[in-house]
Amino acid sequence: MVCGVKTLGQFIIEKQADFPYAKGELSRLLRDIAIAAKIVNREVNKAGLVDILGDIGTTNIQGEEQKKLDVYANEQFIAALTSGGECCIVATEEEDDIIHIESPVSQNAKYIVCIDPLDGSSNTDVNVAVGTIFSIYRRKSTAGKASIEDVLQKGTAQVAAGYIIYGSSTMLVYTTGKGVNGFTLDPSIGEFCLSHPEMKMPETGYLYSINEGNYVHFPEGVKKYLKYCQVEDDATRRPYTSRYIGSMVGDIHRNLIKGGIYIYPTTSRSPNGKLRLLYECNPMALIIEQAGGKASTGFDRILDIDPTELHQRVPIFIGSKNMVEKAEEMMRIYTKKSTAPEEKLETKLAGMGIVGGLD
Ligand SMILES: O=P(O)(O)OC[C@H]1O[C@](O)(COP(=O)(O)O)[C@@H](O)[C@@H]1O
Ligand SMILES: [Mg+2]
Ligand SMILES: [Mg+2]
Repeated sequence: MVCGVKTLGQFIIEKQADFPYAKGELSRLLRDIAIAAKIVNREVNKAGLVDILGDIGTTNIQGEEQKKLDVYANEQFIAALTSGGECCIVATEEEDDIIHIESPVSQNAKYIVCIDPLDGSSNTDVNVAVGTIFSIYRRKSTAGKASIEDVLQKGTAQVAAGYIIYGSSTMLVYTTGKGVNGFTLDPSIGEFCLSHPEMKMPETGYLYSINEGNYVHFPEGVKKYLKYCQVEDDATRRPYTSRYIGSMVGDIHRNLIKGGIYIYPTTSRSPNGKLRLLYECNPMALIIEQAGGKASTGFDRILDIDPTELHQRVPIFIGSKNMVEKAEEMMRIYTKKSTAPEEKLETKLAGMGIVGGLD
């Protein structure tokens, strides 16, 4: 190994000193996640060579078609967390209910892991970056079997969060609430090596990422913000550039490095938004805040949301602080904050005498 290269393992052990009472459980948990990430990376990389692309013919709890790689990644992370013995519950996007890790070692384990094993999985068939997103909490209960109550905690309670991006190179980016660090997998030695120390997000960026195909279904505040992004203004370097991969990990990773905003708002068809609070929004929000950015629902801080259910969805505006604040301003002015679902487009059109919607 080249002298001076710091591996993820070395870094984690060094950082344990930031937590004087730490016994090494969190460090081992992060190591377990990194091991599963390498296994998933190997499979993602040879996806075209083996029979692992495409749909598996089943759907997950959210009614989404599962890809073979979704199922594979889910199994690998659960297996690594089970054999590591440092967490008592895994909550995954791919399973209906929480999974109790039943092993003599893990019964007293104090950590909970929430995971999106493969994010952006619709991109696997077309060789576009996908990812894994994870979030770690300390269980609240002090004795007995941990329960769903231990999982449903605010994002502010996260002990650590991170993502792996399987892109043109594979990176693991994580935070334990003391800044954000990124590690690139060196395939020749099979190690994640520190490549992006103390990552900081530009306060203002020039990229906006949103699925504009849903435009007609967006709240008025989002439409007005998009107009703002597209108007010419030399002083603020507008119009901004539009970039959308369709993998939350890929889109946010790019914006973290270059500066930008990622929005997945409510729509008249998905009144709660699409992305999941526990597996996608909370971990990404912690990372982005730790890098100096901001994450909100358009009105409120993501990390302050009290979760009520495992697979809860929320709208998200996340990225460079000044951009998120501008989008929030548009939301405040043009969209009424409401807990009630917005009127569906079909209902509005029916009210105008147009039956069958625009599809
Ligand atoms: O295709 P859409 O509606 O733009 O949605 C894209 C979003 O959905 C997701 O793919 C959902 O993630 P999963 O693949 O884990 O279900 C995000 O990664 C992405 O940002
Ligand atoms: Mg996802
Ligand atoms: Mg997923």
